Amino acid sequence: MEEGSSESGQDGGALSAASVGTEAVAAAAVVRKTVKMSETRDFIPCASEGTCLRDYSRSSGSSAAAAAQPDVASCTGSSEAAPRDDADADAEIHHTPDYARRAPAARLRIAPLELFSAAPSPPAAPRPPAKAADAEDAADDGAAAPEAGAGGGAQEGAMGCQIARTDKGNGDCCGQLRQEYDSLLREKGECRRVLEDLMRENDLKTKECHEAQTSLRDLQMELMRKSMHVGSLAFAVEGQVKEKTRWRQLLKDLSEKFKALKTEHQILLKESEEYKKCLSDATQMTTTIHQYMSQYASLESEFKDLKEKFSEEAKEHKDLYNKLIELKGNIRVFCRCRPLNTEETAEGASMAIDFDSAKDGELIVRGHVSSKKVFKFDSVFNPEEDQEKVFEKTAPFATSVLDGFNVCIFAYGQTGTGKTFTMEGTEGARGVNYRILDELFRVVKDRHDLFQYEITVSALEVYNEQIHDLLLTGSQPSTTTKRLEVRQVAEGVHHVPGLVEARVANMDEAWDVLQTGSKARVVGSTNANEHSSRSHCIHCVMVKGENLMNGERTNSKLWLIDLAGSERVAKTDAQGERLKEAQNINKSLSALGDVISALATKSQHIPFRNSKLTHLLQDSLSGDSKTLMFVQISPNENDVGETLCSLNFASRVRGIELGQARKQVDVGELSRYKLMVGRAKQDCKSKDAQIKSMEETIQSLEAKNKAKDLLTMNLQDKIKELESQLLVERKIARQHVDNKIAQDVERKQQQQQQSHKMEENSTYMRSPMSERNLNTTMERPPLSAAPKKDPGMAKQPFSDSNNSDTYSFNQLMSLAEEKENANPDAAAKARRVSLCNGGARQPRRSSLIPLPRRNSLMPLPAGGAKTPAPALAAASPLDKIKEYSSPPLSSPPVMSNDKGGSRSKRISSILRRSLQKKVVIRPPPSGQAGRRAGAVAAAAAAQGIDSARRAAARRVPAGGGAPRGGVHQNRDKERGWNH
Ligand SMILES: Nc1ncnc2c1ncn2[C@@H]1O[C@H](COP(=O)(O)OP(=O)(O)OP(=O)(O)O)[C@@H](O)[C@H]1O
Repeated sequence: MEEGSSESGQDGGALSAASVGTEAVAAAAVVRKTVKMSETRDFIPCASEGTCLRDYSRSSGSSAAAAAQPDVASCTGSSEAAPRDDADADAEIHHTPDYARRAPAARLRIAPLELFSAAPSPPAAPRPPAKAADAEDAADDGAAAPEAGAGGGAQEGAMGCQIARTDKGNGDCCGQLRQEYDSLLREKGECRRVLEDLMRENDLKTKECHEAQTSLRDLQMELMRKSMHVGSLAFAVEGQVKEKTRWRQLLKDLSEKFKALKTEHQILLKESEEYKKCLSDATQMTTTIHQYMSQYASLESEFKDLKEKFSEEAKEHKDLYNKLIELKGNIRVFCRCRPLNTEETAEGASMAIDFDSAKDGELIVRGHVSSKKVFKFDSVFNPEEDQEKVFEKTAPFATSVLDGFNVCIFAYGQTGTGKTFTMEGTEGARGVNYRILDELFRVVKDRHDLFQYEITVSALEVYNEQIHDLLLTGSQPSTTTKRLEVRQVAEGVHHVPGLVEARVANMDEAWDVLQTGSKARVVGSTNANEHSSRSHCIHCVMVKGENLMNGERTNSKLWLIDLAGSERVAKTDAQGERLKEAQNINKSLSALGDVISALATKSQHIPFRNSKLTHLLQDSLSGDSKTLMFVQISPNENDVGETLCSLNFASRVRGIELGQARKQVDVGELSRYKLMVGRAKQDCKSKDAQIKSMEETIQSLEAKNKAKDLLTMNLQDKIKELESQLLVERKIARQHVDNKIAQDVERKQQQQQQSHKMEENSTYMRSPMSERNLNTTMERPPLSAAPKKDPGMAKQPFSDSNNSDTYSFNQLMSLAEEKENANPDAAAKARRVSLCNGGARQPRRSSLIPLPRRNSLMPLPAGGAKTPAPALAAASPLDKIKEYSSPPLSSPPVMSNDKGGSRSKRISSILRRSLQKKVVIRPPPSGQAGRRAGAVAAAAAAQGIDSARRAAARRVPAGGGAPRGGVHQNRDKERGWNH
């Protein structure tokens, strides 16, 4: 029905204009549709619509017209008559959107059509109830008719009812009926007219309706569009609202965040303040840190330098230590440990050796028991260290060989520990033999300008105590015919005569030869080693060198020995040939052990000849060689016993002091050098003797010098003593002399007075010349030579002036003697002598002046009687005095009187001493000169004592300042100053 109405709504033009009900239904359907639309949009006002809807639904009832009327009235009333709702309605209309306002208007336009279609019914109002009931039935039918869709169905129904009623009343009502029928016909005509009018009107209305419908449809469409638009807008609004809410939430969050940030900002501000404060501290700290950093850097560089220095020092120390060891002649021992092999690893064997301090040459054997044993060697190589590393420390031996030293390198150890690996190596990991030959030829190449070398190689083995030449073809033990023995070819030189020596020019040739030898060696499989060496393999590289600069020739040997491994026969389960081999190997190794023990204990007898091996190694083990031993060990804890044995043996070997290795100079050259050495030794001896005698001379001279110095010192002391004594004596003498002079003057005056009186009394007057003392006349020199002196001069007090040495000396002597003798006459005479005028003094002076003053400088001997010379010297002036004195003076009591003699001796001794002092004072440098002369003489002792003496003698006067005559020299000699 709804679809039908909608269809009719859509195709409104096709609908019958007469079918009001249909239209009404269609309108209702449209309204319903509109309502439906409005229902979907909750924002469209619904109050009036609800009413309209209710009205329309009612209008679809049986009395559609009657029912519709009040509804329409209510509709219209609601819009027109009800003043109460006007304002609301206006407001509603005013507020209601345009499309909503048009809808009721459309409904209102439909309402007259419905009214018209129901209009014929009201005239039947006065109908009886039955009729009314029928009418109701008819209305019901009529109500059903519109539903069936027939426009005139209601009218025909009504007519049918009337006919029925007519039939009911039949006859009596026939007239009435006719009337009624006529009236009805009229009515019908009228109705038809009305109907026609209505039809026309209806057409018009239909047209209007159509238009309205069209506009309604447009409106609906618009409404729909708008609705949709509104919907979309609402959706958009909704989205916006949601967005807004979200934004609000976001804003809220942001504001919260902002708040948090603000607080954080506050905190940060505070922190920044603090940081600002801290910044200055930090700056300070930074500078301090920088300072420390620079200090640290400098310290670090210093530390680095120190470290480098330390490492250099350590290296140097090590080198020096090595050199020391080398000088001491120890056998150097390197220890090498092989890695665990696959079998051992599979068995889960663990390492028994600790290599933590291997760099210091130490290794620790942990062993089965808890105790650890530490061994120290020259170098320790752990299992990880390769052949190159091992050779690094072996290389210097190559240079030693070329320098002319015998070198022996041998590998010792338990079977299967890597002796052959170390010595021979493999194709990819060359061993010591290859590398040392390579190094040898490299150095030969380097030295080709200065040295010329000739290198020969031989290879032998000691198998079951027999020496086999490995370079002989078919030299297998079974086929060998030639028995080789070790012979001593020269003192300390052992050799195997008959050994093939292949001369090689380069490394390849040498290696080929050695390989040939190694391949010919007896090798067998044992439990311990699949390729076990069953013999001691010995390669000998002989180097003949010539120094092209000085022609020195050397003849040295390099022994490269791979010993057979020691093995426990029980452990290896050797049998037959292998057992014999093992026994021989162990025997020779035990002989080696004996030799080592003997060497270690510095035994008188070293059992080198107990085995072929030790006999061959004799040169290497007895001091002429540089020897290096590789002790090979196994890391396996199951081999600890053997390892300890090997290590103990190696330790003993390391302890052997062989003495310094000797350069193997060629014998021819050696004799020449020996001769030269002999001569040099003789020269040395004679030189030594010379040096010894010179040393003795120097020693004796030094001793003499010392004695002289001592003597000089003693003399100086004595002189000082005498000086002080002399001073005292001089003072005393001066006092005494002054007293005497005063007494003499007095006495003289008295005598003169007495004689004057006597003369006056007894004799006649004399001339002035007669008053002169005869003595003075006698003393007077010839008149021509005697200058007249002022008489006042005689009265001059006694002076100790040097200018009047002779005078004062004589005067002093005479006065002293007078004083001693207490002889007034003599004293007077002496006074006269001393105080006489110049004419009287001159002759005496002439006699005394020639006496050199130095006469009195002669040292006084201890006993005056024993030394006549000083006595003479002392006596001579007195004799002279006597000689020139007048008779009363010629025999002075001084000389005759014993008592006076002793005194005069004393005085003279004092004087002499004083003069002696003068001597000392005058030439003070003479003693020093003597000493210097002594020193010079000592220095010149090597050239001869006499020349030194002459030099000293020459230098003494020069040192003294004034030249001295031979007398002085003699006196010096007498004093012992030049000795
Ligand atoms: N340092 C090492 N690095 C790697 N492998 C090693 C080392 N030392 C020894 N070996 C290996 O151990 C095995 C035994 O070594 P080698 O034959 O040299 O022992 P050996 O002491 O000579 O034995 P023998 O006394 O029985 O002749 C070899 O296979 C060898 O390659």
